Amino acid sequence: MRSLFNVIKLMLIEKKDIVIAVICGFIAGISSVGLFAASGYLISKSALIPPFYTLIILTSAVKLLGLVKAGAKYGERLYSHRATFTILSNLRVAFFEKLTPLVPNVFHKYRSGDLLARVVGDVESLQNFFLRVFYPPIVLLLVFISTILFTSFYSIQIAVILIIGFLLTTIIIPALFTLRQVKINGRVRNERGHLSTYITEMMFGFRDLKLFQQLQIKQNHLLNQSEAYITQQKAENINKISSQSFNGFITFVVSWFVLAIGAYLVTTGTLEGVFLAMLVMISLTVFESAAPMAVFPVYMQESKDATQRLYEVIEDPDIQSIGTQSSIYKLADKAPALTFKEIQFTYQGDWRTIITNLTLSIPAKSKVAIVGASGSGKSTLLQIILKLIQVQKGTVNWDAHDTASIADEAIWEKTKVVLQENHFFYGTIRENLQLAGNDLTDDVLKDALYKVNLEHFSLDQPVLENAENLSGGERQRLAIARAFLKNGHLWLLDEPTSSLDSLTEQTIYQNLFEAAEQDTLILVSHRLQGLDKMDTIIVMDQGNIIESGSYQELMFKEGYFYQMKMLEESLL
Ligand SMILES: Nc1ncnc2c1ncn2[C@@H]1O[C@H](COP(=O)(O)OP(=O)(O)OP(=O)(O)O)[C@@H](O)[C@H]1O
Repeated sequence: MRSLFNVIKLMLIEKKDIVIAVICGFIAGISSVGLFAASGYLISKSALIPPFYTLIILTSAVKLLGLVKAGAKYGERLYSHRATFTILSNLRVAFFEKLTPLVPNVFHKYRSGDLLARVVGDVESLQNFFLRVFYPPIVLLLVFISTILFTSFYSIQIAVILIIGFLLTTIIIPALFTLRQVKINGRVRNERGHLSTYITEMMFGFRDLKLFQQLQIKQNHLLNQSEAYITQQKAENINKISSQSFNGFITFVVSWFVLAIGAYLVTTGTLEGVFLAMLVMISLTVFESAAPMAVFPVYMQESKDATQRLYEVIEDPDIQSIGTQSSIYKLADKAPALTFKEIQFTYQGDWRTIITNLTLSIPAKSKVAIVGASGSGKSTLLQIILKLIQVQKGTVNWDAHDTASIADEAIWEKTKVVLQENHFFYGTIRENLQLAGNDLTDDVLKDALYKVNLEHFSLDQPVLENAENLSGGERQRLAIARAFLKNGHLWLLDEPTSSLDSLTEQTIYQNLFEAAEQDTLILVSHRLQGLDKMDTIIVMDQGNIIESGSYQELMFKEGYFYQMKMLEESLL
């Protein structure tokens, strides 16, 4: 329920449109009741052959009320829908603002398909919260109170029947259907989450599934999941229609009661016969406004579940950032020195300590290579520098500042990064390079392509989703070109040339070192060739540094690095 209050708070930003929608809704409802009441009275009165002007007044009132009703209904629709779309957009923005700082932690717990279902489906379903849950009861209450007061002026008994009908159609019957709806809604949402998870996973892994000949099995899972979702959707709709039909039935029963009691009151002389048709018409019309209440519980429950699922992610204590308040938003425009002091890191939900008590100092402008066995924590160390993950113990300093007090964006602004996996967007080479800066000219972009031996690429060349149309080596070179274009004086390169042939690798490294001459550079590499150019080589094993020094020092020491180098040379 607390999540729903958060949504209401966001909704109230649009209070002007909400108030206008409520006023228009009330005018439309009350003029509809007035229109039918006047028609009923006109029919009865005509039978008594009244003076001509009475008929003119009544007919004009009917016409006027008809016009007012149409105008007010239009106003209600216009303002309520305008409010709804603005509320949805506010909601999306608020949700994204809270979700983005939780990336990548959020993926440790939630699968991308499930997140997509929440971001798209759950936010979308909240359009019904305002349109069918929040404001219709306010309009309904206002219309009913006015109508019952008007009716009680003619007959208290009929006013009491209307009150009973009101309680039945707006509270008792919807409450009964709500009980069923609670269970069904939870199931619909879960099945939808599972279905989109299956679909996204299948799309991502389509090629592998084909190669491993597992596509049919996964397809069958998907079809079963789709069936399960459809079954729950059917149950949901049956409950919705049953609630509407039952409510409609009750409103007719109430109108029959009004007619029967009214007729009785006419025979006893308590009610003038000329008002009977008017009261029956009032009863038939006023319950029209109660019709939305039949679907109220469905949408109320749906909204509660949707907000709960949305806020469950962004308020999940397991994935909250544990960072301290940032006080530094801008870093100096120079090569930084990095210092790690007794840092310790464990991935969320993992029992292994990945980085153990690591202490390291990287002077400004130095060129450092990190080598070591696969899984020894090299990439994890780069992620710690980038504040994509945060150490549980120890400190990481950027010059004299603890990175915990530096805003993430300030660090990203000053780093040039090539990760093992780099994402490319659907578009052109130009658009993907301009990720490094929108104002980069074509000449600058072409120069970057030249430095990574991709001068034969045209900037308008298309890039498909996930750069499917580029080879592994081309993707790596494009990522390096992007790093060339980006501002910053700290290079973080995680096996940037692992898919390249030695000749291309050599040329690119030459250009890289030239460009990074005045910068700090950290290179994670499995290949040990060319490391003699580095100032320091750090050898990692099981989350700690087991050796460090210059190339000559390590070779002289004949330790772990020396063994690795000898092994590599024997394989060449
Ligand atoms: N997101 C994650 N969640 C949990 N564990 C992870 C995650 N990423 C990496 N690990 C684990 O952390 C350990 C260190 O991984 P890391 O990627 O830092 O190693 P690495 O030295 O860069 O390996 P490689 O040379 O193969 O790239 C590995 O055992 C890996 O399984």
